[in-house]
Amino acid sequence: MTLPKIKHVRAFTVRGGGADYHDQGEGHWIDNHIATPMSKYPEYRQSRQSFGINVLGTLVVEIEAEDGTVGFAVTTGGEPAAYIVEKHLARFLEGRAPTDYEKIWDQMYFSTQYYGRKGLVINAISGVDLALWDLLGKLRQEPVYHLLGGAVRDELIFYATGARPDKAKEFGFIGGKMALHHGPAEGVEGLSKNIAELADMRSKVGEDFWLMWDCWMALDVDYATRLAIAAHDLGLKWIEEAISPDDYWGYAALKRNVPKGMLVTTGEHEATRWGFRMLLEMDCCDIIQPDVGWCGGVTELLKISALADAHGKMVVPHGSSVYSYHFVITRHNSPFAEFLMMHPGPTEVVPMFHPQLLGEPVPENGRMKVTALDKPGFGVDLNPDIAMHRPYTH
Ligand SMILES: C[C@H](O)[C@H](O)CC(=O)C(=O)O
Ligand SMILES: [Mg+2]
Repeated sequence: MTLPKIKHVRAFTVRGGGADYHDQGEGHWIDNHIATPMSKYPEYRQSRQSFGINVLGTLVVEIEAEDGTVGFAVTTGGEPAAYIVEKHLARFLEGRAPTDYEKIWDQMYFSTQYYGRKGLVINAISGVDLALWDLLGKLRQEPVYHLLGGAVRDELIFYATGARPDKAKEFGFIGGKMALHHGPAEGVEGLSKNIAELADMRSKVGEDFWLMWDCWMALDVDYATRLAIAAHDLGLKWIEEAISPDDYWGYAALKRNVPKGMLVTTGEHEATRWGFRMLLEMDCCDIIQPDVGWCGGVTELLKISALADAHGKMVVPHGSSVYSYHFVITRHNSPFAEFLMMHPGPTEVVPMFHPQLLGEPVPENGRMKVTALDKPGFGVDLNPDIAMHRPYTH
């Protein structure tokens, strides 16, 4: 069957939550004194928005085929990513067959390599790649997970990220990952507060519920090691993104230092097969956590995942909503998924990219049946009530 060619690529920006999940209003758990690499500056300690964590906003990429079918995707990247999509990447898609995603990815990556490789440019490439897979699914009237090889199990199981693992347990999740609140600049007192918070949560959730810490690149190897040792008796399952994503040597050291049985995880700010190859070959972690909207999209994630499989490592994507769900259900080495709790409390389960998508499935009792994904493409629509802005055209 010959599919219609790609006619047009468009990029928009959107504000307010959604794919840029740090772009939340006041009082949200995700911006409440969370340890970051900027916490060494007291003026940026209380709020991540104060140093600009939400400065980019959401990027929406639309790809229209000649028959009028539109595929779309959302990721983080906002206006600068919209510029890259419209002025640079669109040329590699328009007039091409939507089945040519390998060649399109290769051309997007190597044409931007001199200013890209990681970060914003790869977010933009990821957005285009995901919109292309959405278009392919819509043209073939199949869910993306069918195009990726089909489901290897009949449901997804989730852990929840948020400030209330006790609530996550009530909601049926398999574990709860909390943001670490105090970084090295808050000294021994901060470290004791971190441990006290973990102890408090352990007393609420009982012995067997998974508890994890997300350290959002805030620590150094020494602090992370001391924290891990102190948290071991409280059953911390994993310590996540403890140090800078550029410090592969530090991760390798941390993995050697943590108590036996505790896992080291990282990778949400890593990109492409080459970045993940460093993490895997240097034995930096136990689980890699690519964000599907930031690592290069699904086309690249398939390569990253195969590499991880060959190294005997799990791939549990960071956030990524439907883009993660359609991938995780197809891989044996992705046995569970993350659910980011985007309710401000978080005391309710709301869709991860709320309010930007319509039809975005949510776990029920911490699980999601594969049938929840049985719609063409990624199975979601853009919420027409959200104002979209197209800052550039080509
Ligand atoms: C809670 C973390 O600081 C971050 O906002 C989300 C994240 O890294 C994760 O879900 O993983
Ligand atoms: Mg994380």
